[in-house]
Amino acid sequence: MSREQLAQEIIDAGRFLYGRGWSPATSSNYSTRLSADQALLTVSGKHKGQLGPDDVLATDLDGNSLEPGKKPSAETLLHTQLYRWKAEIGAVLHTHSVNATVLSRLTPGDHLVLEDYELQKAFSGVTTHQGQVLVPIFDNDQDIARLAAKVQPWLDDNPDCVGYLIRGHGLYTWGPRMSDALRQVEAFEFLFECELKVRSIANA
Ligand SMILES: CSCCC(=O)C(=O)COP(=O)(O)O
Ligand SMILES: [Zn+2]
Repeated sequence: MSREQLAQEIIDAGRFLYGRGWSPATSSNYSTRLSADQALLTVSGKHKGQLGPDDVLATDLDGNSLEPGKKPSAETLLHTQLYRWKAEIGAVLHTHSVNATVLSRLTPGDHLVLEDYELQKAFSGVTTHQGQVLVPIFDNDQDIARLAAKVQPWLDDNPDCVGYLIRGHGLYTWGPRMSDALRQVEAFEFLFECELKVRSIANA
């Protein structure tokens, strides 16, 4: 796919995710793999429902901008570490939904368990509702290099990981193509809402 097409995928993802209320205002960041050793990422601080072709830039997989004058997302390292982790990852989405934010704050400990939901099968590699999908929750940190260093051991120990939460902040998920990453955002959002409803009824 050309850079223009990959940029359009990011623009379209932003319109969709903003429209669903999962990427309000200037929150969130998105990327696609540009080549074996480069990513195309959103420029920092842009409204994600109003992205245009100039609102993306290329970086290397150490997170360095390859386009002077454009400021890469503050969370670039969280994207590039995923492209370095697995060669088959082609798109990464980070969103800031209300449900991801609230559920990550309500869940004590370092992970959330999703189990007995048919929709778990929307995640890559999951074929039954009977297993558990473990979603790690990392405490938020303004130092993204330090946060990435906490994420890396989990990825290395959990090669089937399909996404993670940052507490009080949002979701990261990914896939071979943008359509896969978008499907996983939708699945997570459905499951987060179910979890919050189940918990509120159980605690009533
Ligand atoms: C306004 S939300 C705070 C920053 C953030 O968490 C985010 O996802 C957007 O940061 P970026 O630098 O990619 O615009
Ligand atoms: Zn964020």
